[in-house]
Amino acid sequence: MGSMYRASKTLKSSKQAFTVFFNSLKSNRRDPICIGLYQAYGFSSDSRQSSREPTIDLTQFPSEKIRNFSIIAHIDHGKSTLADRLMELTGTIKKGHGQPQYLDKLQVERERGITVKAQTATMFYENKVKDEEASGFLLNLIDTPGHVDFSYEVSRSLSACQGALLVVDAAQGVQAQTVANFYLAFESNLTIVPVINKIDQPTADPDRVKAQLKSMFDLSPDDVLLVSAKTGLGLEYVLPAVIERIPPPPGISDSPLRMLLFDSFFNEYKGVICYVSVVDGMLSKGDKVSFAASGMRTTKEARIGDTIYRTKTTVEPLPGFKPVRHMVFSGVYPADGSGFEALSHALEKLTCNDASVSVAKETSTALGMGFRCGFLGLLHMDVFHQRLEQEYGTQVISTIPTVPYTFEYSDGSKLKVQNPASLPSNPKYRVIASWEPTVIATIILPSEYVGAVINLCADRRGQQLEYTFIDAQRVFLKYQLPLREIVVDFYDELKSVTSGYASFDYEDAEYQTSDLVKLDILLNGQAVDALATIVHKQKAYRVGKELVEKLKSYIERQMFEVMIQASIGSKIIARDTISAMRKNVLAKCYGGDITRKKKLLEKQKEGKKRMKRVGSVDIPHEAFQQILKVS
Ligand SMILES: Nc1nc2c(ncn2[C@@H]2O[C@H](COP(=O)(O)OP(=O)(O)OP(=O)(O)O)[C@@H](O)[C@H]2O)c(=O)[nH]1
Repeated sequence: MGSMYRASKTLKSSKQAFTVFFNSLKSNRRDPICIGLYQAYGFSSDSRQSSREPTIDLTQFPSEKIRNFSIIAHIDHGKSTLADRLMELTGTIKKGHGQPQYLDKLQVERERGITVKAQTATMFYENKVKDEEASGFLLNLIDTPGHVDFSYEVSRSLSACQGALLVVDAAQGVQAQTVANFYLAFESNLTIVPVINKIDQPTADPDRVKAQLKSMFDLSPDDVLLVSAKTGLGLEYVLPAVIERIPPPPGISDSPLRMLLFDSFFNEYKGVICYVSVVDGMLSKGDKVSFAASGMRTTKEARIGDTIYRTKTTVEPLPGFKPVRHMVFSGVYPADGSGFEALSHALEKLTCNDASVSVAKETSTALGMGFRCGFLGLLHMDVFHQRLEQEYGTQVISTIPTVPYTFEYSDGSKLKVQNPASLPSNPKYRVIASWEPTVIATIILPSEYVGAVINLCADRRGQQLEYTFIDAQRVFLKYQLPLREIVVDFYDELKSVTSGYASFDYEDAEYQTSDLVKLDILLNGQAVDALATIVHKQKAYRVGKELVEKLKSYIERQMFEVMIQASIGSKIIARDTISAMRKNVLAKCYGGDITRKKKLLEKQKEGKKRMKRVGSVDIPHEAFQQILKVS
């Protein structure tokens, strides 16, 4: 049995998709666990930290007065803006609070204009049906990310809901993530309320979108709500539809307490804050609870999907979540070498808020001690690095991302490879087979671009599975593609050959055999483990040549000649050299201004900290980042 925690708030109604504070029973615990009632009250930039007392007594809401729902959509179709309007409408946030996309709280979300974390808000709403007396409802809303890399966030959020608003842009119509999110919600047995948004746009064509929703998902045109989250048009019908169409939570209040831990984050002042969904039973202030799967002694053990129950009762644990399948692996190393401990702490805290990242220690001769992390995609990896830097001040160097491969040798042994450096360059036994992961990709695009996209998929070793017309102008394509071919720049290429009009989504599929080789990069004859990569044999020469060229452009001239080579086993397939020269940072510094000279030398010293020395060659931080783009 795990450690016990005591509830500091009362939650009566069952299956509430929000949270309650627990106080750790031992006050001197280093990592207290806090299960926090999140209210979108207060108008601070991060209302989670203000943790104000709710102004309404939650216990007055029986199950039938509660609705738990998510907002799901393709990227940029207006989920966060709609969430803003609903929160304003219910008085949860002030109108014109000055910060659009209120629930996009992370700096990375504001800078990139995308949602990467699902966010929860609780709203109170007085529903008035014709002449009947108004009746109060408690609505728990979860705003979810749109990008394919974050669909794990969506599926977890849906587990705490009974319904979803499926938002579709009135001009763009159904896109790839609309399809993916519809099926996630449908397979979770949620009630789907279709909402066509952005009807204020001059190019809006709601009738065409209604027809698409009917033909693709069998959603009746009569059930579709037409709104503009920007102007507020039609918004008054959204919450009544939520109340009328989405069923109340089905939990049994007098059963033993079971709560599902569906999200968590680390708060500097309170420790780990867990988001729970009360599936069955009732929780009262002062109740003691335990965690089924983990002992919960450290932040690492706030395990998403765990069941929380009343201490000393016996309950069947909830099914939890499907394990995450990591698509991309990359080494993460402290940029200044000395920061391993700091990086370790930052990773622990950040993975508490992003449980979909896997972390394992590894060592590189070039980069020292670091971690091998598994991500759901390249954007996910990028966002994770940015969050490490912005939220924890940790600068990292990441190695070339790789997908997980399997190799079989002539002695019958098999090797699973998440780090190309761990694959022997000159193995004792011959490789007799190798396998790579594939995905099933869905692409929706205007018909005039079909030819270009078919060529692109053929170049990426894709196999066509489906080609259908959604309506007169739009085509739906399905391809099986090697994961490796899509993780780096496929989406950029797709956007460029379709002038930005294609949308793309994928789900993982089985492994397939493939002719793979390890490509080593050598500096003055010494292999740099952090730059090793695994590529398809046909592409090895092209990639090798590009990597050598890229490295040459990033490594500054040194006091001696630097030879850069790319090799497969002992065969060199590309090479170049950087001639010797000492970089004189004072070269442009005419005259004798000593303070300016000192400043320049200081700056050079600072820059050196972010260099990695491989043998005798300094490789700047930026070179590692740029090389990602080639491979
Ligand atoms: N014209 C118009 N623009 C809108 C409307 N709703 C949202 N937008 C704009 O569409 C863009 C995307 O809106 P968001 O709310 O961030 O979309 P999202 O679906 O949350 O995006 P992700 O979280 O990144 O998937 C923003 O520039 C909004 O201002 C609308 O009803 N009309």
